[in-house]
Amino acid sequence: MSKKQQVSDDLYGQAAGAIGGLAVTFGVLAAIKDKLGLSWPATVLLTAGVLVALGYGAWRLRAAIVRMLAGEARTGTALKQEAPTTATEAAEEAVPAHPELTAALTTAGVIGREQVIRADEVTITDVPTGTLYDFLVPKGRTYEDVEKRLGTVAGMFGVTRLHLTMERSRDNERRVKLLKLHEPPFTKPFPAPTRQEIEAYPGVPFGHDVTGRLAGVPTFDKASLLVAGMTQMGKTTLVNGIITCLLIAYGEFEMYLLDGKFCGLTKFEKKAVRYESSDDPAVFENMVDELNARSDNRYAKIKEAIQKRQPAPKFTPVIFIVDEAADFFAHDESKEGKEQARRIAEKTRSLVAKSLESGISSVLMTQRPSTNAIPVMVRDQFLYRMCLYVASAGTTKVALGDTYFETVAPINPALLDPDIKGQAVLFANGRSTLIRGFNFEDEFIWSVVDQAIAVKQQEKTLAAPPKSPIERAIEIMRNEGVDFMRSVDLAPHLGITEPDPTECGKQLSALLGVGSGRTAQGRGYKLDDLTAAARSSS
Ligand SMILES: Nc1ncnc2c1ncn2[C@@H]1O[C@H](COP(=O)(O)OP(=O)(O)OP(=O)(O)O)[C@@H](O)[C@H]1O
Repeated sequence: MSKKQQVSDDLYGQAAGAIGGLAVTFGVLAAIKDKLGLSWPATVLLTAGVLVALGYGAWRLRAAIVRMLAGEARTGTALKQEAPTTATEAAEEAVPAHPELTAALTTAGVIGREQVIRADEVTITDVPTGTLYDFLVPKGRTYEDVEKRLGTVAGMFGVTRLHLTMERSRDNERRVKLLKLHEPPFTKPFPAPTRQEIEAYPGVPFGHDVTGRLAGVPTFDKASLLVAGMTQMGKTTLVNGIITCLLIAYGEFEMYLLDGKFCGLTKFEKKAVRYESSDDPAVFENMVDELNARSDNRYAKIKEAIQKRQPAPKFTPVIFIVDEAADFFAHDESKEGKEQARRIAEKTRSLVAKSLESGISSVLMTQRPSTNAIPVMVRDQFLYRMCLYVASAGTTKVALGDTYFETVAPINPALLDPDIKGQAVLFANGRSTLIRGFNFEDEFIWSVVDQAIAVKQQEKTLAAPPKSPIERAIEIMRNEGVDFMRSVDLAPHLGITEPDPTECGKQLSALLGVGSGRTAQGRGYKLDDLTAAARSSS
């Protein structure tokens, strides 16, 4: 249908409706006029008045209904809006902030001004050494926010950094376990651990932490340790404790000891593969040379295994321990002295740097942690560092590294009480722990050394591999009680029956893998040379 036609149909419809409406209206008015007996104008006016009044009444009624409905809706919305505010307030009222922790952590800048430590997420326990705070930092924060500002937090608690230790939790990054000591650390000594306690420790314990638990490093494998501290602060005692624990916890290892203080490490002489008591740099250099040769030998074996696609060879760990190392890097300002010091520093750096693969670890101690005592190129190679009491923060940096105070929660060793001996800051794997070294009874150390030797003997007897010619030569010379033996005298012991001395010497040297030396007694072998050669081949 067209639009035009629809419009004309609509007009017809509306006109018909209007005529119908007029006819009905006229009919209704005529009926009213007839019923009431009024004139036509009065009937029209009365009807119009009644209709207007009815319309007004209907409008009033509709408005009242609309108002009523709108009123109900508004009340509902208002209630809905108010409800959450009231609920939040109720929750906040029900869970108040922990005042002490919130104030301390806000002022220390650990949490924001608008944040709180919820009291229902705080547990405070009294332990024998202090007060333990176990709490959750607000959402969006982690324990690291506290750790980074531990010194400031300690200040807020009215104690020093030394009084505070913190632990992270395995269950939640937001959980912080903070221990505030009642007294300065180690005010009361802890008893030295028993053999069983050391055996049960997962790693090598170096001492007690401030709560009396054993603290140390997870492994000494592929690691090196630098121990610095001023004289009489307990370095030697601490390292004697560490060696004792190594003997108990570490299983089989070879020990090279250089006692720069002459008697600091003597208790372990019997167990050492090589023990020297000297402050002569040449002795130090000689030991470093021997160890570097062993290291090179081990590297060669590793390389060979890789080339042959064999599993990496296993080496017996070697630990080189030097008490008072600084003297060996010092020089007398002469040209030769300076050259020797430079050479020794480079060889030591190389030895420490290679410990990772060669399994030869070094422990260097120094009582002179001054700028040039241990060359920086040597110091920087140490994975573990320890610093006992030193007089200044500057000296701490010499021992622990130039950037030590920028690490997480550093502890300043200059703040340690120098009267409580053996305290040290252990800096390992980027974290600092305050410990106190063990002060074992002599009898305990002797028994540990004896037992380690006995176990070694037993193992040797049980699984004695056939001796190499060089080992047999060493044994022969030791049994004879001589430091030197002529080739012609040694050869028959090793089954060489060649009568011609030159040929005999050649065969012997080929068998041993070492050349002979000429001495006043004739051509032959020194026990020391054979021992060094035997060591460097293992
Ligand atoms: N953990 C400890 N507990 C109790 N006493 C200790 C402890 N450590 C060391 N001492 C005591 O402190 C004194 C000094 O110790 P030690 O000889 O080990 O220090 P040092 O730093 O090696 O000294 P130096 O470098 O002068 O030889 C010793 O009398 C020792 O008994």
